[in-house]
Amino acid sequence: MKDFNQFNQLKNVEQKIFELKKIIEKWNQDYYQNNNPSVDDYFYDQKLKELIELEEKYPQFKTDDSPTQNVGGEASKGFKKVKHNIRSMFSLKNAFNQGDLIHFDEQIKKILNLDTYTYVIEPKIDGLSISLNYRNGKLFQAITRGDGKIGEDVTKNCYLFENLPTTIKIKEEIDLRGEVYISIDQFDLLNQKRMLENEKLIQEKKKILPLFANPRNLASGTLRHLDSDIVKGRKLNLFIFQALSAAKKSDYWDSQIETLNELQKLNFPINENNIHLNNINEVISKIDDISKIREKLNYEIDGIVIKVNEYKYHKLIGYTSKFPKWAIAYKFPTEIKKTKLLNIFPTVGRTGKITYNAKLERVNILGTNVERATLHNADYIKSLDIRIGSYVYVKKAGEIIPKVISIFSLQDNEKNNRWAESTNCPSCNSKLIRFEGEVDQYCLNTNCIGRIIESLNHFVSKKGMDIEGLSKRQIETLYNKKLIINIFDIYNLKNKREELLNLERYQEKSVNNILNSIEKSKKNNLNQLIFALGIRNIGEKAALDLARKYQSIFKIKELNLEELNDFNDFGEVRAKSITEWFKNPLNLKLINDLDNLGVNLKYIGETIDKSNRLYNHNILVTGTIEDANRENIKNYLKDLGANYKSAPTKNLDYLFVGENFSQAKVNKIKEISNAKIIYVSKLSEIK
Ligand SMILES: NC(=O)c1ccc[n+]([C@@H]2O[C@H](COP(=O)([O-])OP(=O)(O)OC[C@H]3O[C@@H](n4cnc5c(N)ncnc54)[C@H](O)[C@@H]3O)[C@@H](O)[C@H]2O)c1
Ligand SMILES: [Zn+2]
Repeated sequence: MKDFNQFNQLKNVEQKIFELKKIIEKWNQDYYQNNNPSVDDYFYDQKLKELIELEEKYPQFKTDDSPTQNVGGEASKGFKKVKHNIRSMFSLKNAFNQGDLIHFDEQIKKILNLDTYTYVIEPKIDGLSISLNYRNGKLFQAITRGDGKIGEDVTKNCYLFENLPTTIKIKEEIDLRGEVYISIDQFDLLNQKRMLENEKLIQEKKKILPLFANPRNLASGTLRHLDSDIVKGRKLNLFIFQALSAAKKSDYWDSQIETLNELQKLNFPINENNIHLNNINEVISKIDDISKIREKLNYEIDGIVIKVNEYKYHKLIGYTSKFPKWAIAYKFPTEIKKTKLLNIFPTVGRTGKITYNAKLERVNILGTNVERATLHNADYIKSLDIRIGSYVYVKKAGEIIPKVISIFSLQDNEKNNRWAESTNCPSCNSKLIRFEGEVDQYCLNTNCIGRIIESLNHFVSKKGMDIEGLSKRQIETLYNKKLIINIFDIYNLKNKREELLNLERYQEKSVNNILNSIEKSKKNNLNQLIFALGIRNIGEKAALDLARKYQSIFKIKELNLEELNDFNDFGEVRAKSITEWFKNPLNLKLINDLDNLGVNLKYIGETIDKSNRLYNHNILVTGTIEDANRENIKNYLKDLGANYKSAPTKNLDYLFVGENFSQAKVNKIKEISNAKIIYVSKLSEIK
């Protein structure tokens, strides 16, 4: 009987392992091949962990083809398949907590039997890996990871990277490896463009294009796109973190930190947050710091990679079939909990966009009590069939606001009524509008109190005019008392001193503080003001670019759509937002009023962005540029603080090659200089 039970139990384990493998393989297919994940990474990681644990406990059921033993992904049709000759490309083992990191360190100490090794930590970029083969100092081939042994030849698309030098001083054959990504700004911009295209498609009664789901899948779909024109418009970036020598069949340099430093000197894009540390304790304490800057980065990271710095130890520590044992990926904590959804309520933002929020039965996620989570928009709620009273999964990842990611069970859900979207603004009750093809609903009433309060709050916010002492609550009070109903009133508040002092809880001192910080904000720089005005699609960076280039708000006011469109990287969407904002007479009046009140409307300080990579570098442009003549190019480079060269020189830093170029000339420049060569067609691509 005992034997029989044991037999049955083993049969069940085998069946469970079989099922886990099957579902993970399906998810791999959706994620790697179709760039369209069907589950959240959290569930994927959990199922994989379950499989790893079962295989460890019952090694008799572990097979070589298990997803725990293989790098996910497979070279797809449409691309030439190429073998990774120097070394296979690996995945990384995951660490989910401090304990996992300490265990990782202990294992290494045990294998090496010494503790003279150090670590390098690097942000784990959420993109896809690439291997770049250089021969005779030139980019020869670019290959995706594929299954780790054989990848797809995407060389053609790699010439279109924003920041990849296609030549290198090293003449021997090497592989550089790194992660390809699309910046968050670029991702947002591409989705805004899609929405505009969709508006046209709707008019033409054609099928609309779905929005891109996240930067990682967009980067993967773009790098592996067959149409280079599309790839070019999408703007891929990358970070490099490894260099392998073909002759040595191993790393080119001797340590990770040396590799990163040397590659940086060679002008390759190296992440700015890599750090060399002495031991695992230092690693653990630094992880917190990196988690904190996560939200400020213009690219997504999903963890931190920890690598033993000294390559001489890598050989001793070794590899499994799937990952190196000298590195580990610490994944930022994510937690998903089940709780009851008590209510769904909309809020209106300053642009009029409606966001739906969930009121939840209190639940503790990652150590904080959560009672509210975002539900984004009505489409999101409907597509998941979320209903009031149902149980839902709520996810919290780091500092990010929690969100409802799915319902718990269909049966439980059906007990509750289907949810219907709001038809009227929660603040002003005016009818909500939903442009066809757009997911969001809008309140278009410019006098909507909810919107006004949000815009005033944006105006005084830290990144805006930074007026301390005016909280959202105070703005609400002052609005209700009719002391502030628009931006002008903020600066006029000093004439209402008595009224302020008559308000409950407003004493001499706090009133002085408010009035002083309002006065102080008049001297703010132009970029702060532009951002604070809350013009659609104009974020901090765009505001700064505009202010630097045009110096005064009155100059910006005069710009037409073409001029704005041509300006740097601005793009149609932002250009339209600016011209539309200045078309509104109320906005023009506001600018004049602010001027009369003594608010600074000029840009103060450096006119050149010294962090632009062409700054102070020698540049030659050859071939024709579609939208510029020599004079335009000269002026454009002058604005960037770059040195325009009219003939090849030895110390040339960048060569931009336009259409109809002379190959002989390019070859000559390659011979005499180490200039980075970049192919472009438009002026704005010179950067
Ligand atoms: N949601 C899904 O359906 C689904 C399916 C498959 C995979 N996934 C996700 O992908 C993960 C597994 O994917 P994986 O095997 O590609 O591994 P991974 O993405 O977890 O880690 C390995 C990769 O990290 C990248 N990387 C980024 N920055 C790096 C750095 N500084 N140094 C070294 N490498 C760096 C490299 O490209 C490397 O290949 C899972 O944990 C899961 O989160 C999700
Ligand atoms: Zn409203």
